[in-house]
Amino acid sequence: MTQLARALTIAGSDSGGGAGIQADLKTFQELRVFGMTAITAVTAQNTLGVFDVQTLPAEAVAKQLDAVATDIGVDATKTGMLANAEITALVARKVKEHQLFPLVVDPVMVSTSGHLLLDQAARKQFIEELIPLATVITPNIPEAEALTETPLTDLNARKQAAQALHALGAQSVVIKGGHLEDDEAVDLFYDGKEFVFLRSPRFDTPHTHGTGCTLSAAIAAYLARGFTLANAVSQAKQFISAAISHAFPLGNGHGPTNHWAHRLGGELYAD
Ligand SMILES: Nc1ncnc2c1ncn2[C@@H]1O[C@H](COP(=O)(O)OP(=O)(O)O)[C@@H](O)[C@H]1O
Ligand SMILES: Cc1ncc(COP(=O)(O)OP(=O)(O)O)c(N)n1
Repeated sequence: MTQLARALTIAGSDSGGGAGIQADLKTFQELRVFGMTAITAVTAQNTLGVFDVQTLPAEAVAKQLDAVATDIGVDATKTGMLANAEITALVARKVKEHQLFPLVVDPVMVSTSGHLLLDQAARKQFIEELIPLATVITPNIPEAEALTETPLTDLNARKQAAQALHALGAQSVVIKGGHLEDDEAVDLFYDGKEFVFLRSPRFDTPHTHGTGCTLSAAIAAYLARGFTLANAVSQAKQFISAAISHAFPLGNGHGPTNHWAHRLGGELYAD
């Protein structure tokens, strides 16, 4: 029997099921990876916004990480909502202690609805302690702007931001293009040597809740299965493209993506 790949997500819970831990577990399951969790916060959230955040004590996050790492084992890890400086520093420490690599760092800062998901006081720990451990960091445009303190007005600025994040110690960088307004949704991948564009059509839909979570979880799933970094990133882009193209019009706001759409076939949607 082949060994089952195991992936761990360290993130917040989204009661609406579209983002956070819920999106990550759905993605892991779809990509035939055994999913495990360390929950950092419980949000009351739906397609319209975030209504409450209860952050767990760092101690509780540490115990979840110890429990899964010392018994089940981890082939790849992703981080999402880390909530505050204490949890960010703790996660960096536990990643090193348990060697939770490869590590996908999704620098979740603010929800689309504008709710703060990472305290601004956590910036120092995030930059100095977590980014240097990242196999890949996956900021959207506002997150890359916040981390580099530079407005990303054009492609050249995005390339420079990717280089700056790589210089902070991340092995590679994906600057996601979902927030741009081009006809295509183009993400920029940089591995310290070359730039690669990850392209898909831009789907005309408001139902994009959890796209960043799903993309980073898919990268972690493919890395857990042993794909090379470049292949993991490119397959994950196909997975999220399919999920957005068949997104669910659920709720009254930004609905979730469809995690099983990759099964539907077609060039873009290959497994
Ligand atoms: N309307 C869209 N059509 C196609 N792909 C999209 C669309 N919106 C976002 N994406 C893709 O979804 C992924 C997440 O991007 P983005 O929305 O920038 O991240 P976040 O959810 O973290 O804000 C990226 O691969 C991006 O290109
Ligand atoms: C609990 C939780 N984690 C992360 C997010 C952000 O999700 P993301 O995919 O980055 O983007 P939006 O869905 O906010 O566009 C979240 N909302 N909740």
